[in-house]
Amino acid sequence: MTPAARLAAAASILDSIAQGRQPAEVVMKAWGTANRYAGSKDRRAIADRVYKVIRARARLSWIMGGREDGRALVIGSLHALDNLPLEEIEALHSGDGYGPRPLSKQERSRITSVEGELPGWVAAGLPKFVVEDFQKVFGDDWQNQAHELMAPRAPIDLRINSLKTTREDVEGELRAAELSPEYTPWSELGLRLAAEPPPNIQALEGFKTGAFEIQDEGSQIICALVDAKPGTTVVDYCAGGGGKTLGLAQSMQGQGRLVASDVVNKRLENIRPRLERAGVEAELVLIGQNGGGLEALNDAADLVLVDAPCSGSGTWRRHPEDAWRLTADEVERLHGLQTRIMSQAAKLVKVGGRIAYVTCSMLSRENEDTAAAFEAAHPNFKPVPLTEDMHAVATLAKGHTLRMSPASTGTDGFFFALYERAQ
Ligand SMILES: C[S@@+](CC[C@H](N)C(=O)[O-])C[C@H]1O[C@@H](n2cnc3c(N)ncnc32)[C@H](O)[C@@H]1O
Repeated sequence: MTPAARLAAAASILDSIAQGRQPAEVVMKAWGTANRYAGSKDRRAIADRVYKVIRARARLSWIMGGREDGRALVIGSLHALDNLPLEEIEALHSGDGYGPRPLSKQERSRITSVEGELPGWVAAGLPKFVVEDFQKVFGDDWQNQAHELMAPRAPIDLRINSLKTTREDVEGELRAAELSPEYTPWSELGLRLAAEPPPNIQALEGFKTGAFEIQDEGSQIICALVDAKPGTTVVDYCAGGGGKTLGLAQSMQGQGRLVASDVVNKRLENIRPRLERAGVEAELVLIGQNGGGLEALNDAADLVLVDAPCSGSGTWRRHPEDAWRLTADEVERLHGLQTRIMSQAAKLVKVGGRIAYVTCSMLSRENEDTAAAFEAAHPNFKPVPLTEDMHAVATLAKGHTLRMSPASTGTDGFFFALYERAQ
């Protein structure tokens, strides 16, 4: 493909991403399958352009006079990110072959006029309502938080299965496969790999035999903080794909009762092979939207983990396209859902038992506000202060709550709050 044809392809992929809900990666794969003539170098160059544009979308749209279509964003990126002079951008837009059509007068004038000072949210590359929240939550550190959240090439973390192996053994296996793992700074079970070149984790023997799983260090820390004890009754209320279920099972060392529930059966089914690989067990229970299906466990659980459905804004460094799909209304809806789920899940906790509230969100409406709503409605649940003897990360806690983020812990963004039922 010519460089110009690659630009045209990137523009059309950006339009498809904007119009749908699928991850950028999936849209790009589908494009590759439908356009077999594109070689691996072409696909790589197109993907680089697409991600570059997505991460700088706010600024590029601003430069292009508010236009959000793929063509305008690509033109903006050649000007503002690649610093190409006008003649080169025009040469790439000659309209020949499969390249994009020539620049319009308006497009030309957008990239030749002075950029001027960008509003904070444009420079940060995040929606305005998100930046307003960041300013409130992080104060002077908000730009650093925003920058790290949208920075490319997030590492790949592995959680080793301490029931089967040691971190040193897995490290050896990874080095033998010519990878360069590092120990994660917070989690004793974690190994970190660079995102580039992408390691083929699933092909490794240790993955197939359950010696390790892919899991962000933030999730590993959460599993350590809740400290599921062997011999107890534990409910992973929003189990999803089971990442945390596996972590909890590992802490429980095969002793006690572990229940993983979710409202989506397909997600629960995906946990089964993961449990088998890891050599651990859990009861999988499909529940209704109102929590129906777990009544037998009312007042019975020592620990309930609520890893609530959320905006996923803590993972935007991995899925920057999602930043532009989120609306303030959706965040409001999620806050309501999270508050309801917490009330349902709290019924399962026995007196003296604990409930943990977790999101992978960076937004206060889904984090502190939901925690506050739970506290107001459930005065019999007392906040449990997070202390260093629970985990070193507690130095960053505010009382019973903890925020993690790419900027502060080098993990994805997470919120954690812990409560104990007093009566
Ligand atoms: C953040 S994901 C869980 C991720 C999972 N714990 C992990 O570590 O891989 C949230 C999950 O909550 C589930 N969910 C949505 N509404 C729910 C409800 N009313 N009750 C319980 N789970 C719900 C979703 O299906 C989704 O799987």
